[in-house]
Amino acid sequence: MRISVFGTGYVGLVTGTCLADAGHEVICIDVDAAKIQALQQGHIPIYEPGLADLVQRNLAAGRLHFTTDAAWGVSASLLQFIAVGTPADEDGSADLNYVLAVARTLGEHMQDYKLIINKSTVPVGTAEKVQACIQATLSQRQVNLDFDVCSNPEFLKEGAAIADFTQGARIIVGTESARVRELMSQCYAPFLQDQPQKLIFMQVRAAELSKYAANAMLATKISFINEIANLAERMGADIEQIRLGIGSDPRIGPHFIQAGCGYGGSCFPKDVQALAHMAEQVGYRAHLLDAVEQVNHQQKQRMFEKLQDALAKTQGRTSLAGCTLAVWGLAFKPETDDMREAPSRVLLEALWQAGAHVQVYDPQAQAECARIYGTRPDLDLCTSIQQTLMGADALLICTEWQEFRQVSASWLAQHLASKLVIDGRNLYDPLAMQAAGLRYYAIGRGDSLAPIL
Ligand SMILES: NC(=O)C1=CN([C@@H]2O[C@H](COP(=O)(O)OP(=O)(O)OC[C@H]3O[C@@H](n4cnc5c(N)ncnc54)[C@H](O)[C@@H]3O)[C@@H](O)[C@H]2O)C=CC1
Ligand SMILES: O=C(O)[C@H]1O[C@H](OP(=O)(O)OP(=O)(O)OC[C@H]2O[C@@H](n3ccc(=O)[nH]c3=O)[C@H](O)[C@@H]2O)[C@H](O)[C@@H](O)[C@@H]1O
Repeated sequence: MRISVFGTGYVGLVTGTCLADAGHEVICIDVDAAKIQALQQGHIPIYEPGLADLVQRNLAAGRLHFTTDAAWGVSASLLQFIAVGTPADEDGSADLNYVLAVARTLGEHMQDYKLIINKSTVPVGTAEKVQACIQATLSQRQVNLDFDVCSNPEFLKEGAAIADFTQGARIIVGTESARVRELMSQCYAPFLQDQPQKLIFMQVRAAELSKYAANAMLATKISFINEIANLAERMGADIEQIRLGIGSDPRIGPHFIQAGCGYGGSCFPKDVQALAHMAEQVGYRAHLLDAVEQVNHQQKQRMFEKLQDALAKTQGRTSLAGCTLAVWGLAFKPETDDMREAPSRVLLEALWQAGAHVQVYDPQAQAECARIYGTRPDLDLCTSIQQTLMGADALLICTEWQEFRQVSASWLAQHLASKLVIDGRNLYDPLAMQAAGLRYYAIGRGDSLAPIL
């Protein structure tokens, strides 16, 4: 099929590339000319395992095209995906300006029937807004054309985006039209193999809300386990044992109950807020969503609080001014260079505010850190984990990169003179750390530091 995808961010790029790889002819359109130029050369602007190879292979095969020429993108393809950003507005609601700008572009250039597929995460009722916007633009042109708008939310995770797109648990399509069902079945046929039940059709509004419900549910699981971790700390129980204990119940499951320094990324924080805002608009106070958000906000400050407490207890220091701290991990999770809403940012900013100097290392996000914070005297971007530890008063771990997991307690004890470790991702065995002479504070592991009032 001939498919156009508007937006070459994470979702647009993965969608376009995977659809091309499945044999479709795909045109990816973006308003960012520099990005398109780089993509035409096969350079991708994000770190996503496997994606660069896939882009290059499909560019070479002539099935994947990158352009700023929206008129070409609209006229050449039957299917038109919208995959542009929907950032949070100041009040937490989703900003639909980019989505509606694409709708206008579609209305301006359409010459025949098109199926418009909304892949961006958008509030319930957006498909109707897109429909109205295209209709209004067509009316201005005084043309009358048949078109459909459906909802097809995306569930990929950064770092595992290709597998999530091509082998995801389900593909949701919100539509009431038989023609749209047929076209979407053709579009996704290569990914269904012998599992046609993975393609789930439903009402447009149900599809739109499913996306927010899924992210809110996952965020709720994380805030829930973090709340239990905070209790476990005070009660002398180990959250890692509790996680195994509850995760083995199939009704609970082992996924997304890893306690840590809070969830980040471009989606959970934004989508939980947007859903709470939507609830407010229909006259409902979403107490649970508010609590999920609040627990996460608090959790992102735990590393700093633990550090303050540990330094006071172990070194008698009451101020962080003049301290040097090693920070491992900047990305909001491993296998990405994305630092949007990352717990590391809350930590870094608190450390700087307190007058500390930081020596950071991340396998992928160093450039992103430099882009966000620029050059500053209290930030050293180190080239190895070992370099961060030189003269450090403590080590703080924000992201669970494999490289950090592999470090042994004895290696750490040898290279970290201060022997103080605050682990926001529970990477190590506390007994092994203690046996190596380290003072090890993790999340929810009975260290009883810094009660939250
Ligand atoms: N990043 C992720 O992991 C996931 C994101 N989503 C949702 O997908 C949507 C897109 O997210 P990202 O790809 O992360 O966005 P992004 O913000 O990284 O990229 C959006 C792209 O759209 C382009 N754009 C803006 N206006 C345009 C226009 N009129 N025509 C063509 N291109 C235009 C921008 O230049 C940018 O390259 C959001 O609604 C997000 O919530 C859903 C699942 C996963
Ligand atoms: O809508 C979206 O954009 C996407 O949002 C998340 O994907 P992503 O943000 O890439 O990352 P996750 O792997 O879900 O992790 C999000 C955050 O939760 C944290 N997390 C995750 C799992 C866990 O058990 N504990 C935990 O603290 C991670 O460290 C990370 O900071 C969802 O997992 C995707 O299904 C969804 O499509």
